[in-house]
Amino acid sequence: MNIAVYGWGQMGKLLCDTIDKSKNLNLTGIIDAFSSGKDHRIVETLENLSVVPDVLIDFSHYSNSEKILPWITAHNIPTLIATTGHSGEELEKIKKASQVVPILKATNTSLGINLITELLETLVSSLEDWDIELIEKHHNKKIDAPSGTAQSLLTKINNTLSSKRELIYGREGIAPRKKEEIGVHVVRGGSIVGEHSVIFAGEDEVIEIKHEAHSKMIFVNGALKGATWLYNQNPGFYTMKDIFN
Ligand SMILES: NC(=O)C1=CN([C@@H]2O[C@H](COP(=O)(O)OP(=O)(O)OC[C@H]3O[C@@H](n4cnc5c(N)ncnc54)[C@H](OP(=O)(O)O)[C@@H]3O)[C@@H](O)[C@H]2O)C=CC1
Ligand SMILES: O=C(O)C1=N[C@H](C(=O)O)C[C@H](O)C1
Repeated sequence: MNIAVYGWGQMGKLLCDTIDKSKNLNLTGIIDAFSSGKDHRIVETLENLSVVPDVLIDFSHYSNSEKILPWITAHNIPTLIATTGHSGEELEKIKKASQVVPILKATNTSLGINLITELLETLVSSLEDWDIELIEKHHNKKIDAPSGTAQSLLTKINNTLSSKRELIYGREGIAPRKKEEIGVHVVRGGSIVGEHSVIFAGEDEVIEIKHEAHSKMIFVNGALKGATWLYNQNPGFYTMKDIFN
């Protein structure tokens, strides 16, 4: 399978190295406007690719979706969008494009996070009246907050609750906690790969569901699994749930 990778940052480089080491996958192009000359396969724009790939994987910057969507729909290229930070409006555009081309939109490609997401449905249904708080921690180079994963977990929680709760980002000052809220807390520092905790606090008991990423390889492995799966799909909007289930 021929793959092109958009973005040659921390994730993009690791993904490219992994594809290069694979027997079945072939890296035919890298798109990064800021890294020309650093690898002979890097081109500045999608239009400059010498080989049209079977699949595109995007680990660049959310703003590039604007350039990616017209190109993948014109060339019918199944695409994994793994970037985070999209606005609601940008997500709608991605969904619209998925009517004509298969798109896998994944805020987190690791197996563990995707298992937790499913587990949350059971926990939230059984603990409707407990307080819920979310904490996420990432490295100091991450630009978006809360993380895409945190937002996906919060959406899952709110969609499972019988009535949606308000998201309160951090707390300061004097105000009692309301029942109808979910506290969301963001930590940025050092080289933390990624941690997500959902805390359910009841009367005299607490359940904490925590996922720790210890290496970015978990995202690379999940992304390649997802991209391989996506290659054979019909147009549609897919998530990692479709791959891991
Ligand atoms: N779905 C998942 O499982 C995961 C998703 N991610 C997401 O993937 C994305 C990339 O992560 P990561 O590799 O750590 O980030 P990096 O900042 O290391 O890499 C981003 C890459 O995109 C390039 N880029 C292209 N256009 C832009 C632009 N307009 N502004 C800034 N950079 C641009 C950067 O260029 P330059 O090097 O010149 O800055 C860089 O090569 C993020 O959105 C992150 O949240 C990350 C890990 C897992
Ligand atoms: O930027 C990162 O590093 C990560 N981003 C994704 C997110 O925003 O959830 C996934 C992972 O947590 C690492």
